[in-house]
Amino acid sequence: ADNAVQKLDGARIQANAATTRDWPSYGLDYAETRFSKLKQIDSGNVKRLGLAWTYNLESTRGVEATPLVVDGVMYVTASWSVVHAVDVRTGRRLWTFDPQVDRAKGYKGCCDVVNRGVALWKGKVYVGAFDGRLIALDAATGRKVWEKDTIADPKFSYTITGAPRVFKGKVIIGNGGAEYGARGYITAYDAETGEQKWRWFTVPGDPSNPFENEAMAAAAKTWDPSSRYWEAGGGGTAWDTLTFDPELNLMYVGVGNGSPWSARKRSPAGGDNLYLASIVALDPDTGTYKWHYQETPGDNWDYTSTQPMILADIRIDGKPRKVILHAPKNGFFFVIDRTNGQFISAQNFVPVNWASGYDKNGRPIETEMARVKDKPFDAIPGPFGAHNWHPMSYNPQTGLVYLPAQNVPFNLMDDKDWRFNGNQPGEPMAGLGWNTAMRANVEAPKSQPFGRLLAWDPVQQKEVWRKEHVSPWNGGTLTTAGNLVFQGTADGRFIAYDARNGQELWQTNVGTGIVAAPATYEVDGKQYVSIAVGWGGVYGLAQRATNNRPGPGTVYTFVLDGKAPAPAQVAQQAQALVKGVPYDPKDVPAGTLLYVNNCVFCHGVPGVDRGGNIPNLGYMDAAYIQNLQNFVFKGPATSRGMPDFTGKITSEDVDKIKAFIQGTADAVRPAAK
Ligand SMILES: O=C(O)c1cc(C(=O)O)c2c(n1)C(=O)C(=O)c1cc(C(=O)O)[nH]c1-2
Ligand SMILES: [Ca+2]
Repeated sequence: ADNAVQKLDGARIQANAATTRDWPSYGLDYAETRFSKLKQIDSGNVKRLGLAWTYNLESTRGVEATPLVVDGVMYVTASWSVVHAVDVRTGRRLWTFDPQVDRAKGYKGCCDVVNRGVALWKGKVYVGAFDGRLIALDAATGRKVWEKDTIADPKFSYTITGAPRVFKGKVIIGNGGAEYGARGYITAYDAETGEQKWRWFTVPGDPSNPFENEAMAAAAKTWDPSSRYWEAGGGGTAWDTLTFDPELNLMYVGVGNGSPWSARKRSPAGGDNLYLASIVALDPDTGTYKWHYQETPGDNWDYTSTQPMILADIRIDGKPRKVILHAPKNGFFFVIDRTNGQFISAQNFVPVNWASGYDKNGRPIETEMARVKDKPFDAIPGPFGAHNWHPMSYNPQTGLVYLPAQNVPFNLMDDKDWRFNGNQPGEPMAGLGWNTAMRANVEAPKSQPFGRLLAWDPVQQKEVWRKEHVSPWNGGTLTTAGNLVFQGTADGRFIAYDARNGQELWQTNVGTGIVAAPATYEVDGKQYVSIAVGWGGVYGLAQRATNNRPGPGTVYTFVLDGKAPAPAQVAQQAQALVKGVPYDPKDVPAGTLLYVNNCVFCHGVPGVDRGGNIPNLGYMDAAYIQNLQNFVFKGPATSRGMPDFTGKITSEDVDKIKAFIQGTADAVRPAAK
């Protein structure tokens, strides 16, 4: 069939970077700048932006995908890794592909059943399915060409949420799972046949077996084997960022957090625990280690370095440098030499309390509270990160990076009693396989939540302007040669700013929270801007901004003077605290522990959190809570991602959980009225 993806290869992707007419890969180009050279839409006329069309993704969970567009065809994913191909000229569906992920396995991923998008190469569309399969589709028809199970060891809870990348004819994908116990790795497959070409683990395995390579032997020296760290996998899942520099023939991997989170439990004698929370450069042909820079040695706070990186060429102290720009969860903005991994600079972009800065050698100067023993402490940033997966963008015209920054208050404490898969009372989500070795919010965190858009100067390492949003968890950014920055917000607005000074130039309300990043492209001489809307991701499970209800995932596409009608917005429902469920107050303490073990990160705290895509049980009808066992055991919500708790907890446990829900609602009622 006639389809322009047929001709898409490395040369085309690089040639497109000169015009940016298409958006052929996740971050637009290999450098993932998300800077478009298109300027038909600019700071002067952006107020004329209107709807060209909307497209219903028919999903009710988080939408995190950046739409890819080649020659007028859009390829975008919704929750549950469902792929849609859309005709950009009309907004009409060309095909969809649902990999049929078992909905009852939603709990195998920490952070919502999301997918950040596809990769395109020589006539194929590649999607990583939530259950760990990498699938190649025919770009013209959506029919499956091949499928590979990427899971190295089924005893761990591996998932895929990230967008694959194709470098030099190889499709590369990592996995999630480090909140459960997992050993991170990325795998390269032949794009044409699906044959596995190489796999690179990010952390060492059992040292009584031969190490896979020299990099693993070197890394093992930075781990304390007395913990038998390999049993819980060690962590380091590479679940999001991958970039490629064709000139240097290097690819870069952002490596995730430790598993378990607690450094004391993972590696009792200390150590940096390579290559956790690092950027690692590999040879894309062979997967051979080239260099690394570790941003958070001995990670103890879920400080992943998987946040999207950008490759840029900038002048520092008058000299041109090839750098990586990176703002990981830990709250520092890094500039790293991408030829050799040398540290150039780091500066905190939000308030942080775990380190006071970085020394000349690129090591953090940790504060006293960073590794407090036997006491709860506010981790600032917390595990939600000062910046999460929401892509940032870099505009070479302004020299600024547009960064979605945030604080989500969180309190941590070492779990002295933790054992791998021990599932002891009060261990967060341990009933569903989590292994953090940290207690969560034993004490109420004291920091204040915020979400903001930062314009950051990576040369001066300073903020140039900022926009405060109403809550954390706002969308990724796009910047253009028209001096624009686009960003969606948690409260459901899509906004254009002047890239130079942050002046707000245009906004529209889409009725549901935005977490994904926009894309822009040109078709038939017209510049379009598209954003896939759909509240969700880890914060969106149990939380939302004030004024919106989750609506169906939808792609909004804008053009100058567009006049298409907006879809109806989902009406907000009033929430009333649950009332009158009979319970024995003596059951509340045990119910609290069970709730923390099995429910809390998805449903939130009853009557305290608002509820996100997953309902807050403090605001349900009494009949629902009264009959909770009907939902917990083989209930109807298993088709929407709720686990079946049969065999995991008992009906007496459910009674205790009911006591906690009604007891908590009763306790907050006087304040909430
Ligand atoms: O350690 C991991 O393996 C892992 C995986 C994922 C994921 O795959 O989505 C997330 C995280 N960690 C994580 O720490 C995190 O904050 C997070 C947010 C999200 C999201 O999509 O909203 N995913 C993930
Ligand atoms: Ca993580």
